Amino acid sequence: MSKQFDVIVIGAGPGGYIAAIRAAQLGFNVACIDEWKNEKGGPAPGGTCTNVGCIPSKALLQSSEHFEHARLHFADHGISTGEVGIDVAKMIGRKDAIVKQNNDGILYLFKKNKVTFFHGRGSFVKAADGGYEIRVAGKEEETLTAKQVVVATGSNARALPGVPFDEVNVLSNDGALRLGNVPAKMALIGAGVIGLEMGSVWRRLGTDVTVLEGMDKFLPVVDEQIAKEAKKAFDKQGLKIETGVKVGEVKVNDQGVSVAYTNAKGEAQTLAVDKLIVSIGRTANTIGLNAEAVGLALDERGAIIVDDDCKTNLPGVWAVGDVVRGPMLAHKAEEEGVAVAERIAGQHGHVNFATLPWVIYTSPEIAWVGRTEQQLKADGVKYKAGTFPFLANGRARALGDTTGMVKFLADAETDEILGVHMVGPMVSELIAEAVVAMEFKASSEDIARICHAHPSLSESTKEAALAVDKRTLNF
Ligand SMILES: NC(=O)c1ccc[n+]([C@@H]2O[C@H](COP(=O)([O-])OP(=O)(O)OC[C@H]3O[C@@H](n4cnc5c(N)ncnc54)[C@H](O)[C@@H]3O)[C@@H](O)[C@H]2O)c1
Repeated sequence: MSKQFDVIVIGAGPGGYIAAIRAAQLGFNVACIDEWKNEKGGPAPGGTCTNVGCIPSKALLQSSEHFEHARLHFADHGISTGEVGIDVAKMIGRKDAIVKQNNDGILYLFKKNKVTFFHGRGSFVKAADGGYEIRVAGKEEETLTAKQVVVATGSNARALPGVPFDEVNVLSNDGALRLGNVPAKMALIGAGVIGLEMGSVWRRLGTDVTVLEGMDKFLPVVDEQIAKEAKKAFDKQGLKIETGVKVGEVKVNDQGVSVAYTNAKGEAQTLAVDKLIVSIGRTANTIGLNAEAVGLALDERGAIIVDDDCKTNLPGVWAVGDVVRGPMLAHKAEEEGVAVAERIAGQHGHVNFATLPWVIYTSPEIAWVGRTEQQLKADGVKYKAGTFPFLANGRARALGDTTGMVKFLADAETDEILGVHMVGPMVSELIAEAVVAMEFKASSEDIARICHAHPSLSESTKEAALAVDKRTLNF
């Protein structure tokens, strides 16, 4: 006998578990299926974000930043420590405990919201009436039915052709978070978000890190002025970043990994390292979903094809998050999950792609919302720009972290904010003000006229807004 629900969600990552909770809040009888296992074989809901992405990487970024501060910056405060050591096993154990708290938190939320959780792989099977059912293959097999299905199966790390991840020498985001000691030398292929975040963790802990990037330009999606400022800071820290490279043969041997590549000048190079992290993007995960059996349409990259409302080609089947088009960001997946649950309830859920914030959690952090100066030029939009450096911010000086700036871009005629770009301390938090401002179509003058607490980093946001009209007060 199949079990009947109103809504079945396949995948309990940020897109799926949020969709399940929102649908339950709206009065539906909801099932959520997820196959991720913890080391004991138990359920580990939360997807890539919770298990091997956003959350564990932030835990290691925090630990490694403390280590770097203790080693290099405590003395400035008059604090002496003696020799600073790192216990990698303990650091990884702390990270694992944080992951578990998040896994357990999601299971608790399912209980609280009366979402029925199934631990196993969810897949489509053709039903006798020509429709579809959902099979759960876990410890036991179950068949579920519902009028509405939300697919939120996420993404997998993309491997270099012919170089599979072994998670010992050639690592994805997963293995990069589970190293047992600090490698002497490491290479990363791809200077994107994962490359820079993971490269930062292991460099801070003492690894000699080289990041090899195929594009000529560093962080081409980031506003050029901000990317240049970030690159200067990374160079100073000793994070070696080579752009314009062409990666050749990658060989795993007894010593580790050797990476042959051609540098930007066209010179042949070989890099011998202990560990290689490949961070060249991710691909939609539809493995085992059995999409073809029910005619669920995928694009040429394997992502589920959806319209603006996240509807697939099958009636009553929706898809959200990394498994569909758009940026692979946890918060984009969450927004889509909420919007789909609300649409199922006949409401008008919406996702505003124009105000999705982006954050790279390096030090300095990089964050932005809206269009870059280069995009505005390409779009032929007349704009005004204002910047304010953290060097002129009292709180940043007290923190001892004055790298970077806040940059505002506003329409030349209407003054509407078109983009806000930041590099510096805690800009992952500061960007929220810019997102709110843009969502409410604020002008730079609106921000300039709002009282910001003193002393705080957020005064830099106000000052950058003032800078749009060339009237900064502290610079
Ligand atoms: N802080 C965050 O929001 C966060 C953190 C981690 C991951 N993510 C998301 O996860 C996804 C995957 O991250 P990622 O860093 O792997 O991808 P990415 O798209 O951010 O970066 C991949 C980089 O690899 C380069 N590249 C691709 N093929 C290459 C090759 N053969 N040789 C050299 N360079 C090559 C690309 O030019 C690009 O710069 C992204 O969509 C990212 O947004 C987000």
